Amino acid sequence: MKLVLEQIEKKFDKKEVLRGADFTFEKGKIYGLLGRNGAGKTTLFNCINEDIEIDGGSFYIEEEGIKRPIISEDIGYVLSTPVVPEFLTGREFLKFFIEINAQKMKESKSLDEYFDFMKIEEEDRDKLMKDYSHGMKNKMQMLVNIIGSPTILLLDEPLTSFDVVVADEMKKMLKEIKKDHILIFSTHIMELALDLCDEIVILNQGTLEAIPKENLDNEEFKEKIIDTLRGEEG
Ligand SMILES: Nc1ncnc2c1ncn2[C@@H]1O[C@H](COP(=O)(O)OP(=O)(O)OP(=O)(O)O)[C@@H](O)[C@H]1O
Repeated sequence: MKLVLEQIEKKFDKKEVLRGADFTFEKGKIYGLLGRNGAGKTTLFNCINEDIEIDGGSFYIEEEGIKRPIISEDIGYVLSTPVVPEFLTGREFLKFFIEINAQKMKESKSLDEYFDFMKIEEEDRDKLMKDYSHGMKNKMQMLVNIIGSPTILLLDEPLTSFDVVVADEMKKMLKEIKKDHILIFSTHIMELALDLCDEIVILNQGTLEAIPKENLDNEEFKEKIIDTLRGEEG
């Protein structure tokens, strides 16, 4: 299964953010989307999630040679700033979400199994989410986005608010689930991108470019990425 982007264009007034972005993302890989501040990473995610309309181009899912449009059930989108209903407890939120998504869920686990999977402590599960830390809200947002098992998982700087232990757990979790998803995440943390991702994709001047990893050690690869990102200034 693939997510194909063809010549995506998006501008805000006169500012052309995406200028013919072309890329094919495949299931089973973690893609690290890198770009300078304001390069358009969130805009690209918002386009794929159809929160905003594209001005040109197209995108679709291709499965065994058959193309089809993306539907909302295909996408899980974890925002960099988590948005959760703060008046609910973690358990109420998860229960509500499981109920409304029951039909499309591929496996059913108990609520506590989900909390265990996401390493949310027992003592926190029945607290109101208004008292959750940023990282805990982020975990809840990640959890409700992955339990529906969406084809495409868009993660906008998802690990930035996690402490090192949780970030490590989340990395392991993403590696565990990657075989069933097209996983794209944006980050400014180079080490994270190098460590976690199978491919690095750079958003540069409104277009997407893969940086092949072969035959480069981490330091050389890092230099290459920075050079490519610097290219925007030229
Ligand atoms: N709704 C909007 N209206 C007008 N301009 C917008 C809108 N959304 C984004 N932009 C502009 O589009 C450009 C790309 O922004 P975007 O947030 O996609 O970048 P980014 O790569 O995610 O940045 P960062 O790494 O800093 O989070 C910026 O110049 C931003 O000001």
